Amino acid sequence: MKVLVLNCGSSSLKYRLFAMPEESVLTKGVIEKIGTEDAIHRYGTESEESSLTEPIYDHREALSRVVATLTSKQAGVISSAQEIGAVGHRVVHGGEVFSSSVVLTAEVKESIRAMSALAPLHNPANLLGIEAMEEVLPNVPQVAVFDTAFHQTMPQEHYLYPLPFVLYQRHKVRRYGFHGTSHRYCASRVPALVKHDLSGLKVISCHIGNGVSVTAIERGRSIDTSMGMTPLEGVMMGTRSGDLDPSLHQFVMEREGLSFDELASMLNKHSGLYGISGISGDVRTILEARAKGSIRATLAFAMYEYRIRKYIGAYAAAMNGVDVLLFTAGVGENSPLLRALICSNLTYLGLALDREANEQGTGERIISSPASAIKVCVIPTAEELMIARDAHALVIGLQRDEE
Ligand SMILES: Nc1ncnc2c1ncn2[C@@H]1O[C@H](COP(=O)(O)OP(=O)(O)O)[C@@H](O)[C@H]1O
Ligand SMILES: CC(=O)OP(=O)(O)O
Ligand SMILES: [Mg+2]
Repeated sequence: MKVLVLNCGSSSLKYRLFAMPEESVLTKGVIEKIGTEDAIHRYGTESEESSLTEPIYDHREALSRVVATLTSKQAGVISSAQEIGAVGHRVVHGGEVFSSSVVLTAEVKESIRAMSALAPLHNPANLLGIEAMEEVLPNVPQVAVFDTAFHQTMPQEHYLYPLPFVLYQRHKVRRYGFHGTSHRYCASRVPALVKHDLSGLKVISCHIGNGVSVTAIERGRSIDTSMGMTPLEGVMMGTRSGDLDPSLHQFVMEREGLSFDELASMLNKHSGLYGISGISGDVRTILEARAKGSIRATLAFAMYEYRIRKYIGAYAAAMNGVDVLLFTAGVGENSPLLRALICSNLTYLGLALDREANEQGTGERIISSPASAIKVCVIPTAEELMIARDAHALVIGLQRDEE
C-alpha cells in the first residue's frame, strides 16, 4: 500500500510517499511560502531533487500540486492518485481526547478544531491539510497522528499546573507536551542500540529542532516533558521564549503598549535565539555568527545550551536517575558542539562523551565512551515513518473490519 504522509505548517507543507509495509520512501517534498506568488516546491529523492517556484495561494492548491507531481509523467512515482491507499497527517494538538492515532471522521475533525485555540500556529494548518486532502482524494481513508498522544501517560501530578483546580475541570488547562511522535520513535530505537529492554531504562530524549522539547521516558512511557499546554513552554527555542515568569506579560504589555496578540506573537516568533541574537532563529546562522565573534549570537547559544541542560538535570531528578540520554532533530542530530557543551556539564552523573564518535560519526549511534555511566545516543528522528506506520496499520484494520 502507498501511504502519503503530510505535515502541514502555517506556511509550509512537507510530504513523503511511502511504500508500506516495506517502509521505503518513494518520494518526498516540501512547499514553502504557501499563500504567495513565489511559493517554492522542492521534491524528489535523496539523490535527485527538483525545484519549482510558482504562485500557490492556499493549502488546497498546494495539495493538488503534490498529487499532480506524484502522478506526473516526468517526476511521477505512481500512475494515478488511486494508488494512494491512505493519507497520514501530523496533527499537533489532540488534547486529552486522543492517546493514540485515529482514522479521521467528522467527529475527529471537530475535536481537532476545538483544540485550535491551544495550538494556534499548528492545528488550523493541520485542518486545512486534512480538508484539502478530502477534496483532492475523496475516497482515501485519512489518519491523524497527534504530537500530544505519547505524553498522555504523564501522571496528574506532572501534568497539572498549580492553579485553581476549576481551570482544569472547566477548560482542561493542563500540560500536554508535543513532539510525541518523535520522542516515541527515538525511544523505540533505544533497545537495539544499547542492547537493553526499555522496561528497565530511564531515558531522557532531547528533540532539538525549530521547536525544542525534552522528555523523561520511564519504562517506555513519557512521564514528563518540557512543553506544556502549548508548544511555547519549556526550553528556549529558535524563535520561542520557553519558560518565563508569568508576571512579565502584563509588565511588558503596559511598558511597550502591546496588545495580547502582539505579545503572543513576540513570545512565539521574535524570542528565543532570534530575540537574543537579533540575527536569526536558525542554529546554523547562529553558529556562523558565533564563530565570527558575534557577542549576542554567543550569548544566545550559551542560554540555549544552559536551558536545555537544566531540563536534563530536572528529569534525572524526576526519574531518580538516567540510563540513556538521546539527541534528535535538526540541531540534536547535527550539532556536535551543542552536544559536547551539554555533556561536558553532566559529568556529575558519571557521563563521559567519546569525542570522536560525537564529532565524526553519522546516523544512529552511541557517542558516550564505554566507561560512561550513562549511554549518550544520537538517533535521527523519523516522525513521517511513524505516521506512515500508524496510518497503514489503521487502514489495514478498517479493511479487515469491512470484509
Ligand atoms: N548541520 C547543522 N548544524 C547545526 N544546526 C543544524 C544543522 N542542520 C540543521 N540544523 C538546524 O536544525 C534546525 C531545524 O530543525 P528541524 O528538526 O528540521 O526543524 P523543524 O522540523 O521544526 O522545521 C534549524 O535551527 C537548523 O539550523
Ligand atoms: C509542536 C512543535 O513545536 O512543532 P515544531 O517543532 O514542528 O514547530
Ligand atoms: Mg520538526
